Amino acid sequence: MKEERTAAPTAPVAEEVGRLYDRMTDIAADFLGDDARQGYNAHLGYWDTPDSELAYDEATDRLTDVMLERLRIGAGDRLLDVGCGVGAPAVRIARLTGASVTGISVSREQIARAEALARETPFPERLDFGVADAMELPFPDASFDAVMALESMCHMPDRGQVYREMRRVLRPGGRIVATDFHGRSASPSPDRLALQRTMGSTTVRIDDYPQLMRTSGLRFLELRDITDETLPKSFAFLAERADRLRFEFDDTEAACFYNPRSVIDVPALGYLLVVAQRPLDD
Ligand SMILES: C[S@@+](CC[C@H](N)C(=O)[O-])C[C@H]1O[C@@H](n2cnc3c(N)ncnc32)[C@H](O)[C@@H]1O
Repeated sequence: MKEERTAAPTAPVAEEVGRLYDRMTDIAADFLGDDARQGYNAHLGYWDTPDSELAYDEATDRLTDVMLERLRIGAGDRLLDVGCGVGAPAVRIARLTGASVTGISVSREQIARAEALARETPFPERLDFGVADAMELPFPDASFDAVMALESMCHMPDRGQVYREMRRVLRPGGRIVATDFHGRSASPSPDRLALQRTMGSTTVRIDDYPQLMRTSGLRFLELRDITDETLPKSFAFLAERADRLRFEFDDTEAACFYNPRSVIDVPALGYLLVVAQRPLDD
């Protein structure tokens, strides 16, 4: 990754998303509070059962672990984290497995934070972060044992292109585990359209996912609708925190992100988990 570290993201959409996350990096840390100063998960929480009493930060780690359970990696393996945020999921997985993790993001601010987080671990040599665009991954063919994309696919201008790139850099037999947003209503609400415009985010139809995997040359293994385990409690937490802190958003795009009550039409939005594999004979 070393020489790619300074490479600028190429596609205009990626640049916009990168700039948004640059602005969001400190705002998100302030919003999430003292525990987030070092590093934080920039993804939703996962509660296994409706009566689970996990706190929000525990539930976001739980979602990382739900991904990890499916990655099938261990000590010495190489994992690529596509859209790595400030590196918290990568650090957690490296700690729990002994694997080496490379994380990429289109936000320079996020990568600077991720690198600082890596330096504070006892295993910095197993962590590598860099600015890169998932549409054109700057890695040789078959250079990873597994690839994950935790809540980043919604920003990709072309999901098929990104999955094909993931397949290329994955060794035959290696797994891809991703989460993604799916639309549950035929006509998106104006609020959700606003989110899509400002965040460069799109949703897919969950029923289209198996075909998306197959046309990307992947063996489709698992698709789960995890809306109920994630969205209601996550959005309730974020909206409640925004209310309680009377958080002053002077950046409307950031407000879209951390004040979901104002923007997201919850019943229309779904969240999914998908697992695929590069065929062994590929
Ligand atoms: C919601 S955050 C999730 C971050 C991280 N996976 C986590 O769970 O903490 C979305 C991430 O996707 C990244 N991203 C968006 N578009 C990207 C692209 N084209 N290439 C690489 N990363 C991208 C953003 O920079 C950000 O890091």
